Amino acid sequence: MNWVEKYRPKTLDEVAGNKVAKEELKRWMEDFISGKERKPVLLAGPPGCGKTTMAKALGRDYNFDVIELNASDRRSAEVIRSIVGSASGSKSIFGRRILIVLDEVDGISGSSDKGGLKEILKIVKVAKNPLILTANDIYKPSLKPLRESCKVINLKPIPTTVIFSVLKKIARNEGLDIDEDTLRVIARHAEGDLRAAINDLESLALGGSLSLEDAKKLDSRNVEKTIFDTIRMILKTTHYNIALLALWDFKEDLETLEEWLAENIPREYKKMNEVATAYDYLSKADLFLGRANRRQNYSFWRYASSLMTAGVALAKEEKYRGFTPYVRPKVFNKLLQVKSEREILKKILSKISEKTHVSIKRAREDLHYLSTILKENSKLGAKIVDFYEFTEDEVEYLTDKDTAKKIFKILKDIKDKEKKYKKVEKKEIKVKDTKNEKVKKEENKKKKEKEKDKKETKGKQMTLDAFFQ
Ligand SMILES: Nc1ncnc2c1ncn2[C@@H]1O[C@H](COP(=O)(O)OP(=O)(O)OP(=O)(O)O)[C@@H](O)[C@H]1O
Repeated sequence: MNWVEKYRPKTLDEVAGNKVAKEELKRWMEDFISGKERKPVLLAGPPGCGKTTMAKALGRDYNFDVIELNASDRRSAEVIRSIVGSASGSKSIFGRRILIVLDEVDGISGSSDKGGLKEILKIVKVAKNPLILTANDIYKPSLKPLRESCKVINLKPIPTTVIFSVLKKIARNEGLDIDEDTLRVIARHAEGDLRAAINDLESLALGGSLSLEDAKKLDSRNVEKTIFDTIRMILKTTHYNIALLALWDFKEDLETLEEWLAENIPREYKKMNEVATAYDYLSKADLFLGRANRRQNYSFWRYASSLMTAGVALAKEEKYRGFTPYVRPKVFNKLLQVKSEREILKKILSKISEKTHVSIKRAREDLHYLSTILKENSKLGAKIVDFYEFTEDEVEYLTDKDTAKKIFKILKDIKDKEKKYKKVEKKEIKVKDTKNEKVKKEENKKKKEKEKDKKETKGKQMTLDAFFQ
């Protein structure tokens, strides 16, 4: 289970922050139970501050069965109507009362479609069950009637200090080796979105990078909305408008987005029919992209982008909550690999050409001989590798991983032996040198003594006795 779900508070007391709003919610529930209150609640607040969590925790605290529905799902209105209008007094099969939580009402269109805003409004007005609606932005003009029919409770973004203490608890519980400064950076970066903070902590832990530097890298995501944010927005939402918004401030081209979505749709969507529908929209988007480029008629881009964002987003029946580790499209990895392979080949050829004074073209022609020798005769191969000064990557390119390892092991043995031999040789030379020096010193000494004798005899008058001595 991902950490966002694992650490979702079960009771209202466990929900962090928004103390006043929590009290208001409790009062509303008690008034509803006692029959004093009839209006549904419209819980408004920024993403990840705990709107859905609070609504569910409230239900649990007061022993209600909670039914959570998504406002933009056309079937939700139907479900609510069947609950609200049922003869059983809207009790669940377990005999408990039902609290309905209708998520993200700001995502539904204002049209009079089945399940649209008007339909929801009708239900809100007659509902006898406690009903909690959630929204990020309740000040959209289309939501005015809904605002007027509900009791609005505003939630604030979670303060950084509160996010910090939640993260600290999670880190302790997960046994993470992370210091408080790093946790503070993650908390600050989340800007009041506790879900985002927990997700960030989990993704850093998954990547094994819990240093302050790694956490600081999160900040760079604020500078420019990354491709990850864009695909997250599309794959997580079930709202047409929010999905379209994903392209706002998007710096890459649509072809790039297409590759990223194609790679990540099955990572997010779990039902086969959803995956199939999402790919169907993506392929239609691809048709329009192709047409736009071929005919230079860029008005087709509009269709391509709508299919790619809203089409893919609405292909799922319900939102998948929690963290999904998105990945770079394999085709990009392949391109990177090809690029680095090309670089390696270039280096190999230039080394051969430099050492043997042949052209790059000629070096390329002879490459397969070289490759065969390296594969067939590792000892000779090691000498060749030494001569050309190839790196292990380059040898791996010419042969394979195992052969490259083998050749480099032989080469290391040769080098070690050479080093040893050189050391012995140096020692021998040193001994010889000291010997020679001793002999030289001895000779010098003798020479000096002789000269001294000569001088002494020269200055003196020689007697016959001395002469014959
Ligand atoms: N106030 C909070 N206290 C504790 N955990 C929270 C709180 N707010 C969010 N979380 C964590 O974030 C997760 C998501 O929260 P939730 O779905 O309630 O946010 P939301 O405000 O409804 O977001 P959205 O507007 O995107 O639907 C929870 O499962 C929980 O782990």
